[in-house]
Amino acid sequence: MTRSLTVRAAAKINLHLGVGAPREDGFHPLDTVYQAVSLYDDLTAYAADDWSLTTAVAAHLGEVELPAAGDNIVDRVAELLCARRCDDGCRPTARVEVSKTIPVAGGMAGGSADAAAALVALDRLWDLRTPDSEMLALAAELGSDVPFSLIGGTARGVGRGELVTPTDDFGAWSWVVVPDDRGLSTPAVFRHFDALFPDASPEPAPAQPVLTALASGDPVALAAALHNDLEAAAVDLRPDLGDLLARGESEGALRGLVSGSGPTCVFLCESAEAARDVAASLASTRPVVLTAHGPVAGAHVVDTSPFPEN
Ligand SMILES: C[C@](O)(CO)[C@H](O)COP(=O)(O)OP(=O)(O)OC[C@H]1O[C@@H](n2ccc(N)nc2=O)[C@H](O)[C@@H]1O
Ligand SMILES: Nc1ncnc2c1ncn2[C@@H]1O[C@H](COP(=O)(O)OP(=O)(O)OP(=O)(O)O)[C@@H](O)[C@H]1O
Repeated sequence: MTRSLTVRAAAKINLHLGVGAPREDGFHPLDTVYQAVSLYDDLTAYAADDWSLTTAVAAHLGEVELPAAGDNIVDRVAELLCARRCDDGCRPTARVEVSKTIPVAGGMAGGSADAAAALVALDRLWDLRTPDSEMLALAAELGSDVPFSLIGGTARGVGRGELVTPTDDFGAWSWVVVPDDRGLSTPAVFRHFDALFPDASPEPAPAQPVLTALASGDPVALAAALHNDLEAAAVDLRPDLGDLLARGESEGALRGLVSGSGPTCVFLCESAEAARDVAASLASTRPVVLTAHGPVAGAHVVDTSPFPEN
C-alpha cells in the first residue's frame, strides 16, 4: 500500500491590519493580528517515483484558475525543502493532491495555507525532521502569511507579517464569510494603499486594542476594535464591497470587515446562531455565504496511510 498523509490548513482573517509606508525592499511594515478560521484546504502527499501535483477547487467557489503544476506555490515548497534539507543532487518526488475550500485570491491566505500544508506533509513524507525554527524560516521565505498558516490559532504578526507570536484569545468567535467570484491581487491592493495614503507613517497602527478585546472574550468589544488599513483601498477598487459590509451590519452582524487585502468580507456575530441568521439573510442576494468559527489549529496531519511511527 502506498504511503500517504493528509495535512489540513486553515484560512485566516486579520482582526487587526496596521500597515505602514513601504520599506526600501517594497514590502509594507505590518502590525497585524491573525486568526485561523474553520475554512480549510486539505493536501495529500503520496510516496511516488516522480513529482506531480493536482488541484481541485470546491464547486461552490465557482470556476477559478489556479497556477498550473510547475508554477503553484506547492511546487516552490517542494523545491525549497529539497534544496535546503535533502542530500546534494536529490529531487522532489511525491504525488500531491490539493483540495481547496478556502476562497482563491480572496484575502484569506489560501495559497499560504497550501504552502504550510505542503511543508508539513513533505517534511514528514521525506522523513526530514526539520526543526520547528527552520520550518518557520522556510515558511517566511515562501510568503508573509505562511508562518502564521503553520502555527494557526490567534497570533500577532510584525515585520512584513512573517514574525509571528501566539497571543491570548479567550473567545470563541462566530463569523459569516462572503467570498467573491472575482479575486483581488494582493500587490495591487498594497499599491492602491500607497496611492491613497502617500503620507502614511512608517509605523503601522498598533494592534493593542484588538489584543485587549481578545483577552476579554467579548464579541461586542472585539467588534469595536476590528481594524483593517487595507479596507479603504479594497473598497475603493471594488465599491460594491462597501455596500456588502453595510448590508451585513444591517442584517444583525456586530461588524463587517474586508478580510486582509479582500475581496472576501467577514462579519463578526454575537453567537453561532446569530451567524447562521445573518448568513441566511445575506444568502438571498449572494451566491455563496459561509459560516466559520475561530480560532482553529494551524497546519496539522489529519490522516496517514500506512505510515510508520517515528
Ligand atoms: C494582506 C496580507 O494577507 C495580510 O496578512 C499579507 O500582507 C499578504 O501576505 P502574502 O500574500 O503572504 O504576501 P507575500 O506573498 O509575502 O507578498 C505578496 C505581495 O504583497 C505585497 N506585500 C505583502 C506583504 C507586506 N507586508 N507588504 C507588501 O507590500 C508585496 O507587493 C508582495 O510582493
Ligand atoms: N496552491 C494555491 N492555491 C491558491 N492560489 C495559489 C496557489 N498557488 C499559487 N496561487 C496564486 O497565488 C495568488 C494568491 O492566491 P491566494 O488564494 O493565496 O490569495 P489570498 O488569499 O488573497 O492571499 P493573501 O491573503 O495571503 O494575500 C493567486 O494568484 C493564486 O492563483
